[in-house]
Amino acid sequence: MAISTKNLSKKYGSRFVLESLSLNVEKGSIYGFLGQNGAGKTTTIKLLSGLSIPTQGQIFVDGMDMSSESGKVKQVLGLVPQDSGFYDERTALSHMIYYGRLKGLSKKESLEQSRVLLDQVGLGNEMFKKVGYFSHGMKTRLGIAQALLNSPKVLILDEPTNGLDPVGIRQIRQILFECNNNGITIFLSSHNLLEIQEICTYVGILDKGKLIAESTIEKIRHIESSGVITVGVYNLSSEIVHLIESLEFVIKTELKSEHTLEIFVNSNKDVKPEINRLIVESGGQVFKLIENSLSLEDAFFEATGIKF
Ligand SMILES: Nc1ncnc2c1ncn2[C@@H]1O[C@H](COP(=O)(O)OP(=O)(O)OP(=O)(O)O)[C@@H](O)[C@H]1O
Repeated sequence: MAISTKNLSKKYGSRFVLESLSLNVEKGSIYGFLGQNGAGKTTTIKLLSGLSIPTQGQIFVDGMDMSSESGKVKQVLGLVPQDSGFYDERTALSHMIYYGRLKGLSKKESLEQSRVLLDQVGLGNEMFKKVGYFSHGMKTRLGIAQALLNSPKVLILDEPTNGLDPVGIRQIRQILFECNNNGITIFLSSHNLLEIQEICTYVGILDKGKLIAESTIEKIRHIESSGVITVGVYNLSSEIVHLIESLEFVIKTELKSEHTLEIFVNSNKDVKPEINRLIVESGGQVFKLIENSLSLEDAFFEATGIKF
């Protein structure tokens, strides 16, 4: 595992903001850490990157225990916080050299790596510009370049696409894919479900400080149901609805209009023919039968009862 935690908890005052978090981030994955504002994402990231100490529990990064080997752990981690705190008056290159030196690189190594990384994040032509003139997206890309100094194995990013326009989001996504192709495991937090769906291979869902689901993106879509089938029936009756609800793979139904019923199903096989047959045998006249797989947003709602 690139990162794993065991019963990780954090208390502020008398309140637990994280409770018994047991995360598993596989090497080589792009892991999306999904949760609403205040769910505890930033708190988790601070713990994983050694900026905060857990109240209880353990953190392992690349097999090393954070509590006893935090120095070594920090060598293999790159962190992109929500606010990188760059100085407006300094150039991108001088920031990079400064951080490179902090990470233990020589002046020469720092300069060499900085040039390569600034190119990699599309800031090669802006390296002598003061950061005060940078857009939000450029600052985020500089934050990523800074985190990539000294070749980390794991890159942790706190809401990297928050507040960016679509072009900025695409640029960050490209950079992250490239890093991942180069073997870096990526852990990023977000409250943007679509973003997670676009980028990540794994997702962990955090709700009020608790991990309520962790799986591949594909499996998460099947937390509660594998799909929703919309049927249109001219003479839809309560008997037909009851019969449908009694099918073992049906989780629930929702009446959308006098003639339209949504059926939430949990099954890996195609259940449309069975639903169709049941309705027809009960005297129903079907005029529509459509299946959509659930979006991550729907799956999240099904799992938590929360709507974004
Ligand atoms: N230093 C602190 N002292 C007390 N409470 C804190 C502290 N830091 C965070 N909290 C509380 O812990 C909870 C989780 O906060 P956190 O910033 O981790 O959430 P988040 O999921 O990152 O939210 P956001 O998306 O808004 O950044 C919140 O209720 C917050 O008010």
